[in-house]
Amino acid sequence: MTALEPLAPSGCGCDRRDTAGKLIPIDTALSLIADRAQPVAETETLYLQDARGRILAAPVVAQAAIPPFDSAAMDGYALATSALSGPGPWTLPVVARGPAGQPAAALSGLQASRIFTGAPLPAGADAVIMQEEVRRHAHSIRIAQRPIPGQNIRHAASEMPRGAVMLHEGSRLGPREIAACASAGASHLLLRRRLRVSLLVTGDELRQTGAPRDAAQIWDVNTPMLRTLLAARPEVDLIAVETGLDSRDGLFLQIAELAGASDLLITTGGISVGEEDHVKPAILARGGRIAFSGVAIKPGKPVTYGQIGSTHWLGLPGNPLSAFVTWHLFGQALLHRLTGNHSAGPARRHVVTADPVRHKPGRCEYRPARCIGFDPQGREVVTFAAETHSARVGALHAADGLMLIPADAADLPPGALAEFLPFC
Ligand SMILES: Nc1nc2c(c(=O)[nH]1)N[C@H]1C(S)=C(S)[C@@H](COP(=O)(O)OP(=O)(O)OC[C@H]3O[C@@H](n4cnc5c(N)ncnc54)[C@H](O)[C@@H]3O)O[C@H]1N2
Ligand code: MOO
Repeated sequence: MTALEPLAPSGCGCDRRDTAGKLIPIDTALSLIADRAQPVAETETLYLQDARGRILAAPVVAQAAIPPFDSAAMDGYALATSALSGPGPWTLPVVARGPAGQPAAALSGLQASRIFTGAPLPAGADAVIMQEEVRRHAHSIRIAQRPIPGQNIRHAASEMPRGAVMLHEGSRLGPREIAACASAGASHLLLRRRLRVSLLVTGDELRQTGAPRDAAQIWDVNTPMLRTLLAARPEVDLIAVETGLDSRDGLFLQIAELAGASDLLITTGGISVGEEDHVKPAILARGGRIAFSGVAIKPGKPVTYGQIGSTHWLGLPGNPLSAFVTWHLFGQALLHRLTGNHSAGPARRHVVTADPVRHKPGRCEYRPARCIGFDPQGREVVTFAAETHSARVGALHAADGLMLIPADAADLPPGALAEFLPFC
């Protein structure tokens, strides 16, 4: 680790060295979440078409073999290769016609059946010859090349036998998983019930956009931002969105009410060290237990996690970029645990920096970054702001993900390799 002189302070002034020692590493914080958060036990059964974005509480198994019968993979003619004796060409009478969705009449000996893609293979046939490869006469076909047994046939159970597991418990049902369920013949799915989540955004200085604002007041960014992030998750039932004033007693009552109704309470603001930061005292007064408070991360250092009875509480910092980043790192991890979601999130990947990185060793930094192309080796290149400002989200929309600057990294030149966590 390189010791550097302090650089110019960033937007929130949170880079003070004397605080770094109390902070825990990100991985420790994630382990504490993983240890304490268990999936909600209750389940519900929904129709496949209503299950988008939900989490499977039981595996989905194939109701029948996939595919269920031998069928044609091409439009053409079904025949028995064993009936083609001697050298070709061969002429075969076309004795039947088999469209998809209809049972096929059996063939015997030197006979062919007109067949269409997806139609059942007639008994007695073992190959399908594409129509482009035959000469069709009125009631017969002439073929010059001997077809190979099994040619252009989709064999029954070639993808999966009946009863095989198509999707495991814990899968999140996106379009590809829904497609898999449909091909397994699943009409009803056993799902984890939706997670009841409440959002409490604190700060006397906040006003909703559209409302009158005094000189010392600012627009509330966290409410619309987090509401949108949560509303995009079908596994979440956002049961309450409230704003709270900076008073311990007021917050105590709000927290008591929201925690009583929720599996997860998310707060923003009021968790730092000033005497105006009332969220932690209110949580503790309500009998809450704090698992961690303060992570060696920038932005988002004061992020806090604990429990109030059986309700989980995630305290995000007030600064909007800090709230966004900590939601991505800790909120999503918590949501995964509580909903029993075992699906892998967006995979981290390596990218190359387009710009120099200024970084003071001490805390891991997650800096919004945008993919701008590829270098001559085909590696993805990202650009980013010179500094992270916790209060600024104006440029966040242009980012594709968060670039990780490791805690012990000093300044890095352009062209350095960095980890990148895409938003989706
Ligand atoms: N003496 C210290 N002061 C601070 C420290 C510290 O270690 N020692 N940490 C700083 C860091 S880092 C952060 S991050 C903030 C976090 O503080 P809180 O989580 O208690 O948040 P607030 O004080 O309530 O607000 C911080 C900042 O963000 C603005 N804010 C709050 N909510 C919203 C919202 N919904 N929309 C838009 N902006 C919001 C608020 O006005 C403040 O400017 O603490 C530092 N202080
Ligand atoms: O303002 Mo701070 O950077 O920890 O989120």
